[in-house]
Amino acid sequence: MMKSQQFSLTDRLKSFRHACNGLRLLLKEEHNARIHLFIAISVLVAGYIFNLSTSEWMILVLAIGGVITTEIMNTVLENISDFISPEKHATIKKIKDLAAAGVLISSITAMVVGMLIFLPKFIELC
Ligand SMILES: Nc1ncnc2c1ncn2[C@@H]1O[C@H](COP(=O)(O)OP(=O)(O)OP(=O)(O)O)[C@@H](O)[C@H]1O
Repeated sequence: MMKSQQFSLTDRLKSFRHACNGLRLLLKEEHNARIHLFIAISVLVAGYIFNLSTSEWMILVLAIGGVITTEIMNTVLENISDFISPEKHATIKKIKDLAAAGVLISSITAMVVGMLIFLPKFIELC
């Protein structure tokens, strides 16, 4: 839809509300997203307990943001796919599998980042 070129704070707030609604839908409809959120919160608590450095926090937050973002993109593609082709189709399978691969890669990346940050600290505790 064509929009007016003028900056409008109300429109920006509306966009923000829509994005928040997207997050609400994600947590309501996607069980994997709930699991990822639970893991993210646990890791953030662990980061607080282990008193991470600023650079460790930066990498960790980027890794968590990456997982949540790919999870959202995966959900977007699943919804578009189901809308345009509710019946089985080889191309839809390819699209959904590729989107799921994106989540897998970002999750593995975050896991490796988490291990690199926390494993030495755990070993130090032992
Ligand atoms: N319309 C379709 N045509 C062909 N294959 C499909 C179709 N829908 C789903 N699939 C296959 O089933 C898999 C699971 O798809 P589905 O839409 O159920 O995702 P999901 O199980 O809800 O994924 P997640 O739980 O990870 O969000 C896809 O990755 C794809 O391989």
